[in-house]
Amino acid sequence: MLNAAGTDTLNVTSEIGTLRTVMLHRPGREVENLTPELLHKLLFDDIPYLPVIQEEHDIFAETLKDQGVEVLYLEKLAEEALHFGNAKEDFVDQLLKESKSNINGASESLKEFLLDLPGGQLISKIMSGVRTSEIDQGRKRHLYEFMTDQYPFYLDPMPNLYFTRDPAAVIGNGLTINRMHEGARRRESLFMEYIIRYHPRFASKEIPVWLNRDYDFPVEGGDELVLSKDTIAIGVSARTSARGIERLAVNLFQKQDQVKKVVAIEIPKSRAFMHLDTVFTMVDYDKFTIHPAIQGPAGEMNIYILEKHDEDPNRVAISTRTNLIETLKEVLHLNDVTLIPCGGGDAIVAAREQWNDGSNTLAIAPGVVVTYNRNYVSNRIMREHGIDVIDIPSSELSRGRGGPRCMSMPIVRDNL
Ligand SMILES: NC(=O)NCCC[C@H](N)C(=O)O
Repeated sequence: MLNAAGTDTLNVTSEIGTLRTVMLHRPGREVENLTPELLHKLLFDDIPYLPVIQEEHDIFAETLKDQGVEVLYLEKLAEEALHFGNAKEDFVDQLLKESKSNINGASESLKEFLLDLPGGQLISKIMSGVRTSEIDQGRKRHLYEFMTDQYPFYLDPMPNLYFTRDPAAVIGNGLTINRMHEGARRRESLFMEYIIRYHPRFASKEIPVWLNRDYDFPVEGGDELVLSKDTIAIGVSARTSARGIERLAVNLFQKQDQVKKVVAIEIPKSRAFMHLDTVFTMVDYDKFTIHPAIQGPAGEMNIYILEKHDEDPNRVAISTRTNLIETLKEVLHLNDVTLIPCGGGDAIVAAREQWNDGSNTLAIAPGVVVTYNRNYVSNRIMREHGIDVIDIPSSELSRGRGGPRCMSMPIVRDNL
C-alpha cells in the first residue's frame, strides 16, 4: 500500500535495509517533571537537562535527515490524528481510564481540563503530565483534592516516550502495538493505536496489527528484531514474555505468509539488559553487536525457534538451539557471522559502555549505523570491522537508558 509520497505505508523486512521513514519523539516537558522520588518508578537513573537533551535529539534527527531519512514525530502525528471523528474525546476517555490509579476519582475535572486546552496543547500536556496544582480551585470536587501532602500528579509524566522503539514496532507491512510491561510505560502505546486508526497517512490502509495492546502478556519493541523478511528474533527478557512471543508467532503464521521463523532469545532479566536491543543489534548482513555477558563461558545461550505447527494453527512447533552464531548462520543462510563485542570484550569497558547503550546501534543501511559518541571503544571496534559509524552527542540522551535504536521506530526500510 503506497502513501501520498509514493512509498509503502509500513515496510520493514530487515534491521539494516536503507532507512526511508522513521518516527521519533523530541523529549519535552515530561523530562522536567522527573523528581528524585519518581526516578525509579519512571525508569530513569537521573534527570536530563532539557535544553541539552533536546539539542542532542535534534542532532540525532538532523543526522538521519542528512542521510535522506524522512523523520516523523509521534507528537505531531498524534495531534493530527485527534482531529478526526470522535478521536479526541475517545482518546482522553481511554487515557483517563488507563490512568485510574493516579486520578483517584478526579477524572471528570481532568477531562474538562484536557478537552478545554487550546489546539496543539492536548498531546504535549498529556505527555508531560498533569500536576494536581494545575486543576484550579473551582474544579476541585473531592476532599482529597484540597489536601497539601498528596501525590504531585493526576497524570504521571511519560519521560520514556522518546524511546519510540518500544511501544510499537513494524514487522513487514504490519505492526505490533504493545502491551508494555512497566506501568510507567503502559499508556505510551495508546498514541500509536490512535495514529494507526485515525491519521490519514495510516487510517483506511488496512494495516495489519500482529499483536495488540489488549493482549495480557507483554511484548516490547526493543525486543523485536527483524532479521530478514522471513525471520524475526525476539528477546525473552525482563520486559517481553514468552507467552507474548508465542501469541505473536501464532498470529504472524496465521495472518501473513512472509515470516516463517520466530527466534526467541533468552537474555538475563536485569535492568541493564532490559531489552534484546540493549545487548544485541544487527549492523550488517553478517555482523552484529553483542554484549558478551549475555552468553555463557563457551558462548552458550537458550534459543528457541518457533515455526508453524503442522496440525494446530493455535500452537507453534518449537526447537531449541544453544549457539547464537550457529543459529544466525542457519536462519540467515550465511557461511559466517561476526559478533562485535561491546567495549572490545574488556569486562569493565563492556559493562560501562553497555550501560550507556554501546551495543544499541541504529542501522540506517547495511554497514552504516548511528551510535552514541560516548561509547568510543565500541565505536572504534565497529569501525575496525568495516562499519561506517556515525556517532552523535549523548550526555543527556543516555540518562534514560536507551540508545539510537531505542530512540527510533522505523516505519519504512528498503527491502534487501
Ligand atoms: N529498547 C530499549 O532498550 N529502550 C530503552 C528504554 C529505556 C526506558 N527508560 C525503560 O526503562 O523502559
